[in-house]
Amino acid sequence: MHFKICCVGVGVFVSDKIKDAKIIFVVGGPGSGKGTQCEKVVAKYGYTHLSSGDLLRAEVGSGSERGKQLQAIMQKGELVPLDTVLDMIKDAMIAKADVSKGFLIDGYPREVKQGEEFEKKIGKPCLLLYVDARGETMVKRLMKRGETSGRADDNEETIKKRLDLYYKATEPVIAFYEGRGIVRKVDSELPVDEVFGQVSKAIDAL
Ligand SMILES: Nc1ccn([C@H]2C[C@H](O)[C@@H](COP(=O)(O)OP(=O)(O)OP(=O)(O)O)O2)c(=O)n1
Ligand SMILES: Nc1nc2c(ncn2[C@@H]2O[C@H](COP(=O)(O)OP(=O)(O)O)[C@@H](O)[C@H]2O)c(=O)[nH]1
Ligand SMILES: [Mg+2]
Repeated sequence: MHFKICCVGVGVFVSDKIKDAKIIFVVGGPGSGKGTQCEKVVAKYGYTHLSSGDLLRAEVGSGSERGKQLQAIMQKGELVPLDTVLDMIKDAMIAKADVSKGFLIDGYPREVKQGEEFEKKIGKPCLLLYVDARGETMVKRLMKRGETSGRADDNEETIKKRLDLYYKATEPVIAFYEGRGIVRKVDSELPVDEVFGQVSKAIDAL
């Protein structure tokens, strides 16, 4: 019995460390400019930037068995298992909990159920930054980025699949959180600094 209480205790302690943290979801299509805006938020507000894609790519880079499975999924532009990416984000948040001013969760949730699971296991977001760009703009940017990114998924065929998946699975996330009144849309067709002006306004209003 003691052991069970202890486990429950640890579980509660862990989630308490991040339950009250300020959490901003950064959602937008592939190549919309999420990463670019997150870097500017980190520089100005000191938030902790957790890119779900980067966390996954780090696991792939580790050469682990799990990394090999993730690589196979990601290079097809498909979604990895929910628990895998959620546990990685949670571990990364806990590791920074004592020093973080708040968390920018970049590229997550990608489906409504990912958002619901996040809220069950970690906490509620106070803002969803919706980085909005046209499809052709995203393709153009990613093809350009693909010249130097070395990413297995920055190629025309996979970009198209990622875009399709974004419209099918991720746009409903925006509608879900619009229902909560916490979505702020930024027009990522504009020059980077003007986009960041809109991002700053949304964060300053928190
Ligand atoms: N919650 C998540 C986040 C990422 N991925 C997978 C599918 C993505 O195509 C890949 C890379 O994620 P990124 O967020 O890095 O890539 P994006 O598609 O968002 O584009 P970008 O890097 O341009 O932001 O990882 C996933 O399955 N589930
Ligand atoms: N012209 C232009 N390019 C941008 C803008 N934001 C990002 N990019 C470029 O588009 C590519 C994708 O940006 P990134 O931040 O990685 O987008 P993400 O895929 O949503 O994380 C990168 O090569 C950026 O340099 C923007 O506002 N204007
Ligand atoms: Mg990115």
